[in-house]
Amino acid sequence: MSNTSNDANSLNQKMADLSVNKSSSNSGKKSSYIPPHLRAQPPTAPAGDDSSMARTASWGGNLVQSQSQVSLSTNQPLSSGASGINSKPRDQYSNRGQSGYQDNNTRNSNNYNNRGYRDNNGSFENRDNFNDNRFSRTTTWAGRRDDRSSRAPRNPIYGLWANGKHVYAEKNPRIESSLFGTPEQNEVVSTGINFEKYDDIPVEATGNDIPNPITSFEESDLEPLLAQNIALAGYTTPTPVQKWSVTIGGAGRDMMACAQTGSGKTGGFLFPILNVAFKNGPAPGRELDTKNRSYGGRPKAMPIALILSPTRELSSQIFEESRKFCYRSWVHPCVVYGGSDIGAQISQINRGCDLLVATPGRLVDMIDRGIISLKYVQFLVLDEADRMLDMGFEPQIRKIVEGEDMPGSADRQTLMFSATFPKDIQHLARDFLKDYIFLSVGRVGSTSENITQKIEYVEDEDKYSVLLDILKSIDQSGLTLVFVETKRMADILNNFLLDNNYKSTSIHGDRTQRDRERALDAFRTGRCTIMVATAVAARGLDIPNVTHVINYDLPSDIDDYVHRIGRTGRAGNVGIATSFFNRNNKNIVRGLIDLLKEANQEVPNWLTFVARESQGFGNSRGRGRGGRSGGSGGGYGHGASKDYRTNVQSSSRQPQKGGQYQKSQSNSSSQSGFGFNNGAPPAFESSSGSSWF
Ligand SMILES: Nc1ncnc2c1ncn2[C@@H]1O[C@H](COP(=O)(O)OP(=O)(O)OP(=O)(O)O)[C@@H](O)[C@H]1O
Repeated sequence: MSNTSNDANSLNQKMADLSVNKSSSNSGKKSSYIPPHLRAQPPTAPAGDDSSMARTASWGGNLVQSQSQVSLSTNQPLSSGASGINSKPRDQYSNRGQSGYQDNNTRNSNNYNNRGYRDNNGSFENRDNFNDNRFSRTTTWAGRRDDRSSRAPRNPIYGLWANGKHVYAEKNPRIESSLFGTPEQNEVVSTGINFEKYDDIPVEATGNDIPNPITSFEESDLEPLLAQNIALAGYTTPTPVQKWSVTIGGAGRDMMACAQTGSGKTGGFLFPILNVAFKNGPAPGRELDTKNRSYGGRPKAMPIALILSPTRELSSQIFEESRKFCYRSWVHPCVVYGGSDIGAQISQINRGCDLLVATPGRLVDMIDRGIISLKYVQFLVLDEADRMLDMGFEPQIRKIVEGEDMPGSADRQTLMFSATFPKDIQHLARDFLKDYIFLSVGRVGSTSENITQKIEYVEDEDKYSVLLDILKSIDQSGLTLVFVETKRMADILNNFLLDNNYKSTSIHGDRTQRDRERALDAFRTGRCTIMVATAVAARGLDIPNVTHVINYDLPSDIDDYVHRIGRTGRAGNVGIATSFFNRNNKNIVRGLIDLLKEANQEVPNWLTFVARESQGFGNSRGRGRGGRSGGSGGGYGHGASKDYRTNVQSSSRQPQKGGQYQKSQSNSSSQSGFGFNNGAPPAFESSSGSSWF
């Protein structure tokens, strides 16, 4: 069995372990692990409990105004008594945060992991780091819906929907800088020089009655608070997928959207959902139903929007993004995923749950416990749907969508997003979506031209030394993400890099959730400039300043290659992806060449030679894993839509601004020659006509 299969199988096994009745809390042992978004939060008291108010007040949260006291004029800021928060010294929050991390004794006994974290694990620096941004997360605690208790504390981040009006929470500069960053920070983490080039990418929409896209945020019909939050996030121009999704979503249509990595798909589904939700409020009757249907004396959570994503880290990231755009609105976002304390997640849900981000296994668990009802879901999003199928989540997804109380496809809006859409996901779409619009920004499964792709021929035994050569030659001010195929290899390679004095960490499915988040945090903040990762970090993760992705091991599926290299070159920034190719990777050689050509990348002569050689072996394009047929790239026709439906209208949009895409100077700067024999296979160098496989 291949390494990939091993990894995938054990990942599947791990995911299966998260399914119904197998959560950590069911094992009888209560996990002490608290996920980042719930740390530094005091325990919840029952609604209406006076002592809870006392605790809240002393902690610094706001006391709620009863609904009758609230000014109900539309869009009037809701007084949040923010002074209570501002007056609290920051270090008191930090203390709470630290206490959440004092338990360092769960350090993984695995020797590699210990070594992998020797630079930072358990250190003061590490604990301290987790207190960064605590304020924003701490404030999540105080939130309790007005519809739960008129005496409960109000979360200063969120407003409410009352008497058919959207009542915004008051602006709070401290929360704002915590959510959106300071102007200085925003300057560092900004869109790249090629952001405007997104408009040059051809867009094709297929389906019936396709609405026109918006041209700018200002000229769109965005609800004012959403427009303000988008501006606070520093977004001045919508990306192509956002331009289309806002109107498609606003028209009540279902959508399957395929756009390149790093091109703003998260906003692509959050904006239309929040735009409609902010304007219309929750469905009539939901609040009463919420109160009437309870579990353990608590009202059931009834989200109006459900976003399913394949990994815990991605769910957490989507949740953090949604907190920005929900700021001051009536929509309370929350997140549930496996590997962390279910009790803490339930407490969070009890404080308000209008937009729920979830991994499928943990959500099924919550539904089975009677905590969540999907009865009022108006919007269903499947993010990275193809990956969820790969991970074996189809039974859970079908149970959630078809086997529970979620409205049928006719009564909800369903949106599917990914950078790759293999054929089997389109079959799932047939069951879940109605009369949908298929949107492709660029060719389905294509890579961004913002990423300079380099393929080096490197035999397995030379990989260590070539990796060191590359690391020596690149600017260490950026972050480098190194992908390997197996969890074991991730540990070994991380260890090797540490031994060579690189600030490295690793992330993979055998690490505890706490360790995974620590690794991610160390990488994100630059304390570790290198992260060795398995496929668990391949999808969706948006880590600013990743300037280099190295495929130490190439994946066996070309779609995985697309997602992996997409961790760099995001939001118009440029990046480099270097891949070590050898005879073990010949199954993806044709797909690789097509991708390189399409993205105007250099195709090494030796690679073309390998492709010719491989044809004789009945080689595939590296698609079709897990019994798939067709693959996302199919025929690799440039610009081809992969909407597999027939009899649908098509509306192609050429780039709104003309001009041929030019690679920037920094993007095209050459770093070739790291590899063995200048990147060429030995046999090809010595005898161009001879076979080398
Ligand atoms: N309109 C915009 N203006 C400026 N920055 C944006 C805009 N939309 C998104 N971004 C930024 O671009 C980055 C990538 O966005 P996002 O993570 O949504 O990409 P994606 O298409 O979902 O990528 P992937 O396919 O890897 O999941 C994020 O840092 C996000 O904040």
